[in-house]
Amino acid sequence: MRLDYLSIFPGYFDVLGISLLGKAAVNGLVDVYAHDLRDWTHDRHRTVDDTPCGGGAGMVMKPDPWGEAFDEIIGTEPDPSVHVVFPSPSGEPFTQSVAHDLSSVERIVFCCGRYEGIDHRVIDYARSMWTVHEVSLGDYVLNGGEVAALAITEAVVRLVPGFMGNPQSLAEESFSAGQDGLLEYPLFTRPVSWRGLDVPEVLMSGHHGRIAKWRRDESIRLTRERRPDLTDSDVSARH
Ligand SMILES: NC(=S)c1ccno1
Repeated sequence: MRLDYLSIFPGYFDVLGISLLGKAAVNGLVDVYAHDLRDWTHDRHRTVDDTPCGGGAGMVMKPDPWGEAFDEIIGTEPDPSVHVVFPSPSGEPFTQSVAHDLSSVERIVFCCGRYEGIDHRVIDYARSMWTVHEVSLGDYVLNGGEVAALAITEAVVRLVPGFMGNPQSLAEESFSAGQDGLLEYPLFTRPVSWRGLDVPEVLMSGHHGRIAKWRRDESIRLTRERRPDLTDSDVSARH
């Protein structure tokens, strides 16, 4: 998998050389390339923004640098196998399902907006050439797309076959298919008693059937309490 990041702050992506992502890069599972969008400007000030057409506060990212960067980094021919991600508060929700879909693609290009955002024609052009995902991590606004791109990267790369040491752990996580899309149950380890708080007895019983039922019941309880939006009528009926 090749990952490209287009940003006026490419240094954000230096962190990808650390921890698990660093291991993936070393193993050849993932190749990471960060690019400074200003390298595709031609004026003394390396300008990437301008005032919004129609007025309004703030500045908008000019389309020209993006187009020239696309030409050099991706190419000038349409290729739907290239996935271009625009993190944006106005995007569709980024979910574990989207992460799973992206984990099997060969190339992802992250376009990190700043200021008030990117000239919309950049996104329209990208849609005419590649497979585009305008995605949001949640209903809040960041100063740019870089932090969101890092979060999306981690969510996607950890699902790449061969990345996680124990792929079975993926099957039991929140939102995984193995959990029916429910939240993960509470986790415990030793000591059995800690500051007057004990591990639930059932988890020390060695009775696998009872343990599995406790965990399922806890997942259902937590999901109903915290994320009723995830418990559709079908799921509720099954539980
Ligand atoms: N909510 C997201 S993904 C975002 C990107 C930039 N600002 O907010």
